Amino acid sequence: MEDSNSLEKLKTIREGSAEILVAEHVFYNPVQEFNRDLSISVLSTFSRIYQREKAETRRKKAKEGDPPVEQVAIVAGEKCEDGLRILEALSATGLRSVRYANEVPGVKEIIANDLSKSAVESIEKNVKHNKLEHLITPSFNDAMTLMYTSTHPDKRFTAIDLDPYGHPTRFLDGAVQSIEDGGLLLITATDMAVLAGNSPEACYVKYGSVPLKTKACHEMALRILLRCIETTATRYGRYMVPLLSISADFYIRVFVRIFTGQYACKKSSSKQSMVFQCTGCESFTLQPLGILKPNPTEQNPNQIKFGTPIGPYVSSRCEHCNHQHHMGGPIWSAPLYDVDFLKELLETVEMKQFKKLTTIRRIYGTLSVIKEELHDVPLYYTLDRLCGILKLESIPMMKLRSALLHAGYRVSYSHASKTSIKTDAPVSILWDILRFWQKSHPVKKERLIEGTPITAIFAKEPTVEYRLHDIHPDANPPSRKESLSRFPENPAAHWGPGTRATLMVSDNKMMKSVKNQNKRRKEQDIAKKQRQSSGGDSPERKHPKTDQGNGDKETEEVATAAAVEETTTCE
Ligand SMILES: C[S@@+](CC[C@H](N)C(=O)[O-])C[C@H]1O[C@@H](n2cnc3c(N)ncnc32)[C@H](O)[C@@H]1O
Ligand SMILES: [Zn+2]
Repeated sequence: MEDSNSLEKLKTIREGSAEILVAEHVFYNPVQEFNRDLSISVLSTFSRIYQREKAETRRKKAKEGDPPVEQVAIVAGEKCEDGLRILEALSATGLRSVRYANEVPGVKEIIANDLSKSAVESIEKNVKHNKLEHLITPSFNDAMTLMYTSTHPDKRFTAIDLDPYGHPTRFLDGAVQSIEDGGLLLITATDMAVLAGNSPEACYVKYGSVPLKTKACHEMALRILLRCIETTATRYGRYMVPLLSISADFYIRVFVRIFTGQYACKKSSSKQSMVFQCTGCESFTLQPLGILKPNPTEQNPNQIKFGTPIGPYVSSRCEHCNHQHHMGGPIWSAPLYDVDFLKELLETVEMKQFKKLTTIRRIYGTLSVIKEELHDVPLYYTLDRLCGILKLESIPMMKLRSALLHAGYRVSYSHASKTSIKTDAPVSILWDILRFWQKSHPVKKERLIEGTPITAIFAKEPTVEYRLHDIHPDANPPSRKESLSRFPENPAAHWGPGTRATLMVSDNKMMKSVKNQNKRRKEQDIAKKQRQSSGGDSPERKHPKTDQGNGDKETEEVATAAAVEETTTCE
């Protein structure tokens, strides 16, 4: 795959349609290929929708008397005068821009920007090398300055890609002002440790929300980022519609449209919630910041009134285990996806030209799980954690899902965790099902210590007999039946977000990283065998932990992100 060009100290890397030359000091992370492949799929779908919406506007204008403008076919790699103006604000090698230019149909222009001189030299080389001067303009500027000088409606972009080191929040203010009405923001955050609750104070400083240490931390991270984008936009009379929100590996990535509309902005507080989480049994409760009440009038039967919720929605002690609550948030509590967009995106990735993407199996699997997710149910529990809290022998997922479905509730996985249980059943039903399971799989008597959640929860009898053993036809969702690639596989070498210092392509560093990673893997295998022979696996740790070590301790960020990931990788 990679030849080195020692004279210029450049490496040649091929990814998708692009062949790029990477200098020693310019950032390139091969692990992010999934991110780039997915972004190409999303942009291609968005481009089709954008063209359709333009055609509709033209049709309306033609009805009003303006002459119709002829519609032209859109072809990837060719300039489309009526197409997308894309800003890749933090471009590094220009790889993403080169791939967007080659692989996304309907592009008018791409501005590939970076603040680093060597990065811009690299972008210029790569644009020439890929013969894309007609589509890509390299730009040497601070992303913020560039966006602030592009806020005039004539200068705005149709799509802005923000793929920073760590958190993207400092770029959001410029992005929401320099995006066209209906334009698309593609935003990555890699500071997962912060978003997932390792330092709530740091998360509040960056994102304006307090995270909770929860098994649903990856979805909570998405919702914190989305809420931050929304509140940045509403300051300018604009609001956000999420098309797709993904938690993958060590990062999150959201694709949102930004629209202008004062009235829609007023609904914003009703799409955000505080989250109460019990410090004992981890049951959570969401409380919205605003509520919408129907207020029909003769002139407008659909009129609504904006109200303030009466709370708190929880008592000072948890109703299930009598412990106190932590309060986190606010988070975005409206859907993470747009159902119509998701449907169209799935059609896109089934097209012939998308089958060539290296990560297409994973894209298709992830999108299929997302399609099955309960979009109106924020956050989730995990099976291993629920059983861990009650020190119970693990209940098989299909049995738990069947019990919920037979009892009349809906249930799905979340793409963010293999053991997730997203359900519209109140958590009291989950505890009740586990009480019923406990009857045939009793907890050891010595576990029932006074004052613990186990004792409080098992103090009650199950209210009904749940149909655990009668597997419901919908218990096994199609994505699982078809054995799609639903969740990320075990991390590869030099897995992690990388930083300025660590992911400048350097063979020595990578080789050392791989060597150390292999060494650690061997050590972990030996330790695992020893644990197994002494029967030491706890019920919560039934499955082996995946090795997310990054070898030579490349960055603190990688290590902490791995620590966060570890909390959700045990099945
Ligand atoms: C994570 S890398 C981008 C990787 C790239 N999007 C890709 O897919 O390969 C972040 C880049 O942002 C650039 N950068 C950091 N701060 C910036 C700023 N204020 N304005 C423009 N570029 C900036 C860095 O020089 C670096 O090249
Ligand atoms: Zn509790």
